[in-house]
Amino acid sequence: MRNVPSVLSIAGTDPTGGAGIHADLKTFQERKAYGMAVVTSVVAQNTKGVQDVWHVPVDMVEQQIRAVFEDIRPGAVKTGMIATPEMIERVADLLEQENDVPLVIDPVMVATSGDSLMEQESLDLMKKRLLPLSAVITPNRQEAEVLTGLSIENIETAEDAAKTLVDEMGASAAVVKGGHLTGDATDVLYSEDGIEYLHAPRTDTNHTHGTGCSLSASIAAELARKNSIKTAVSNSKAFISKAIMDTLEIGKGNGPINHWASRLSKEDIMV
Ligand SMILES: Nc1ncnc2c1ncn2[C@@H]1O[C@H](COP(=O)(O)OP(=O)(O)OP(=O)(O)O)[C@@H](O)[C@H]1O
Ligand SMILES: Cc1ncc(COP(=O)(O)O)c(N)n1
Repeated sequence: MRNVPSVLSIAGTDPTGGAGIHADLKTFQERKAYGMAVVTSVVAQNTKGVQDVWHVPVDMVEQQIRAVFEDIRPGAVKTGMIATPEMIERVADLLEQENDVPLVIDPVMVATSGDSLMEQESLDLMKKRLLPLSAVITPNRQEAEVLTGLSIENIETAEDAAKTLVDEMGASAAVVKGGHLTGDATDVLYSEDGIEYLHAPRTDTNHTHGTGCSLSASIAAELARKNSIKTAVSNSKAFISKAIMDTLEIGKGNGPINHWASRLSKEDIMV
């Protein structure tokens, strides 16, 4: 029997539509997966920064997750902003029971604007409880440094961090993203197949709000479509590179990426 691939994001909001669950749902749609979303925190933010955050009560987060799983069992799950220690514990408790569903963890700590999106005390629980459940974890440079304690200056040290996340910390695979390194936008994937570099030219733009969210959402959609980690990551890298290159110039700050870029030209979009 053929199934529609479905994928669940457990993440925070962005009312301007560029990051968080809004970016995830746009990505799921573009990557041919039926998208679902559990809201963890409501964030008043825009392309210029974060103004305020309200965390959804943990029991309500649990109820949302239960509501999804008892009705439409996702083919993959991605987590984004899970800010508090209590929320990380509860989400880990629930996802631990669903360990046949591949989990993509985007360990969201800080927004592009520099605003913090995770409480300091959450780090240990992220490492101990959530990270070992992941099919793949997708930290950016700073997140990989905080998680591993290593300093990442270049592609070689990014590789060391990816290996540490898998071999010593219990992730099944890791993508250490190179958006915040210099030179080409090269990401490093470490999985059971070894190390792989994902190369893309660096686009000269400040429209990178939500790149990390969208990359991890795309990987989750690809896994829900039963692709391997390697294929999921390389298809997602191609998707995100086009979305960054073909920027829409929306917003007064770090604008969003162009989720349509793989299938529509700007002429199709603009009025
Ligand atoms: N200027 C750029 N040109 C091309 N690719 C980029 C650029 N900036 C980031 N990327 C790519 O976008 C993806 C996200 O990487 P990045 O390191 O920016 O993650 P992030 O910091 O989590 O994202 P975010 O900006 O959403 O917080 C990676 O594949 C990275 O290589
Ligand atoms: C709810 C939420 N989740 C994640 C991010 C990170 O995205 P970015 O670093 O691109 O702003 C964000 N800004 N908001």
